[in-house]
Amino acid sequence: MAALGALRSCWAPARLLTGSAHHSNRLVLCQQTSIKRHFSNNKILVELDEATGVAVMKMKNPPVNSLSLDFLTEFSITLEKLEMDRGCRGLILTSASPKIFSAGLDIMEMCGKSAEHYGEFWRAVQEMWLKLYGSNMVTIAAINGSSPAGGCLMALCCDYRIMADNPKYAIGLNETQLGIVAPFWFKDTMSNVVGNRVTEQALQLGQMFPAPEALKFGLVDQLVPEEKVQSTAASVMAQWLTVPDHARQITKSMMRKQTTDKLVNNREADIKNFVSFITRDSIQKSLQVYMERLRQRKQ
Ligand SMILES: CC/C=C\C/C=C\C/C=C\CCC/C=C/C(=O)SCCNC(=O)CCNC(=O)[C@H](O)C(C)(C)COP(=O)(O)OP(=O)(O)OC[C@H]1O[C@@H](n2cnc3c(N)ncnc32)[C@H](O)[C@@H]1OP(=O)(O)O
Repeated sequence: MAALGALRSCWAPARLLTGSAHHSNRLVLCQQTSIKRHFSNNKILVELDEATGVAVMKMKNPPVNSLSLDFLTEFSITLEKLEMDRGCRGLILTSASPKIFSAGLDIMEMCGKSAEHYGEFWRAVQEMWLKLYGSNMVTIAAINGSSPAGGCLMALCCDYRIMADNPKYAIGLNETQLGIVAPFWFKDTMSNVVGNRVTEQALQLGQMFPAPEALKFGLVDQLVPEEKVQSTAASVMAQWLTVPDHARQITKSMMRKQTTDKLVNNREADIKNFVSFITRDSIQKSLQVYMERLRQRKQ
């Protein structure tokens, strides 16, 4: 690829930009093969390669990359910055720590908190989805580990999914296993990728699919050995970037707008619905039991 061939070896200034206001901007000199700008914060590592126009975004929220309110806020700020950056045309989303892509929404954010907190949290989940699903960039998920529920949603938001070929890694919308319900926009995102029938069954059963199973019905597009996930993502990205941006973006928007509009036009009602659902005693109990099971499994 011409774009990939444009690597330069030089001493170049790399600007370090950060995802939140409390970090300071820094200018560093480093030896590198191409100019790379960093948009990192303490939860997300982001490196934008100016030669290729591709940003690699690595989630780094130990131990399991759960999507906490803080994480989601940083995620949306970072995505917004990349979206506004004319030099950035593609985004590869992955995990900084192999084995877990993301454990999904942080269950602790949905347990024992106030209604105000639940509302704020859900707005941040909506924001992440609207930004990632509605992104103008080419988005590729490099799924280097397990990816339940909200983690699966993030991957499904991307244009293409490459997963590590390891049957120990599973992906799916498992909400019903926790006694909760995937909202309509989670359901629509999956249905747009794999179809209504498969989604209906997978969602009712809260199924998690080992990587080889996920490939069979198109929940992921490609399996590669673990050590090749990043490099494959880079070469698939290079192919996608050969298509003129404006034509690809209009097409993507045409395919997704109906789905995003459904939430955009119902955001407040969706938040209200979530808060009234999650504050039920029975739902709180289900989440506590699930967390307890997770802890016991560990022991
Ligand atoms: C009328 C109604 C109509 C419509 C509905 C209305 C509204 C919608 C309502 C609700 C919608 C909510 C949608 C929810 C989406 C979600 O994403 S829920 C989260 C689902 N996630 C999971 O089920 C994942 C659970 N975790 C795991 O399976 C495993 O942890 C793992 C495979 C990710 C990793 O396994 P291990 O490497 O073995 O790690 P451990 O299990 O030991 O975990 C380490 C540590 O992390 C804690 N943890 C794990 N996952 C989470 C999480 N998601 N959130 C918070 N914390 C998590 C785990 O408990 C361990 O903690 P410690 O014991 O070390 O303290």
